[in-house]
Amino acid sequence: MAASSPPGSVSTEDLVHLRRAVALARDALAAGDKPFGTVLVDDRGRVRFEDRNRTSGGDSTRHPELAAAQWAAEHLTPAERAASVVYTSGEHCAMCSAAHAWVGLDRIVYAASSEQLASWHREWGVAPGPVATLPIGAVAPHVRVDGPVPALTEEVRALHAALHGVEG
Ligand SMILES: Nc1nc2[nH]cnc2c(=O)[nH]1
Repeated sequence: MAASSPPGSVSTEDLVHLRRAVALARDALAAGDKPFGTVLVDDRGRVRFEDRNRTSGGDSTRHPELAAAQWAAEHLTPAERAASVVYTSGEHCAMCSAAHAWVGLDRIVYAASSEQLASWHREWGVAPGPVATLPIGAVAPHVRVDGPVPALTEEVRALHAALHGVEG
C-alpha cells in the first residue's frame, strides 16, 4: 500500500510515483512553466490526481501541490485524504504546505528540498522568490515527510538549471 512505508524511507513504489512527478516537471518546463510536478496516490496505490506547474500565464499560485490539495478537498473524504500520499518533484512551498495540512492530507515525498533549490539559486545568481524558504515541517508539523531523494537530485537540478539557462 502506498502509505505503508516505514517513516524516513522511500520504497520502490514511492520511487515510481516520484519519477512520474519529475516527468511532469519536465513536461511543465517544455510547456514554458516552472519544472514542478505532483502526483496524489490513494491508500490502494492508485494515482488519483496529477498536475504540473502552470504559472506562466501570470498566476504564480498555480503550483501542482496546491492543485492536488484543492482536488483532494473536493473529491476525497477526510479519511481518504488522511491515507493519501503526495509525491512531488520539489518540496512544497509554504503556501502549498499550508494547503496540504488544512485539507488533512498526510505524507509527502519529495525529490529535491526547498533548501537544495535555494542553494542552486544562490549558486546561479537567481534572485530569491517572494515567499520565505521554509521546510514543510515548519509550516505543517504533523505531516509525515520523506525527502530529498539523492537518486533524483541531478535530474531535478538539471531541470531547474535549464529553466534559468545555466549549466547544471
Ligand atoms: N514546490 C513548488 N515550488 C515552487 N516555486 C515556484 N513554483 C513552484 C511550484 O509549483 N512548486
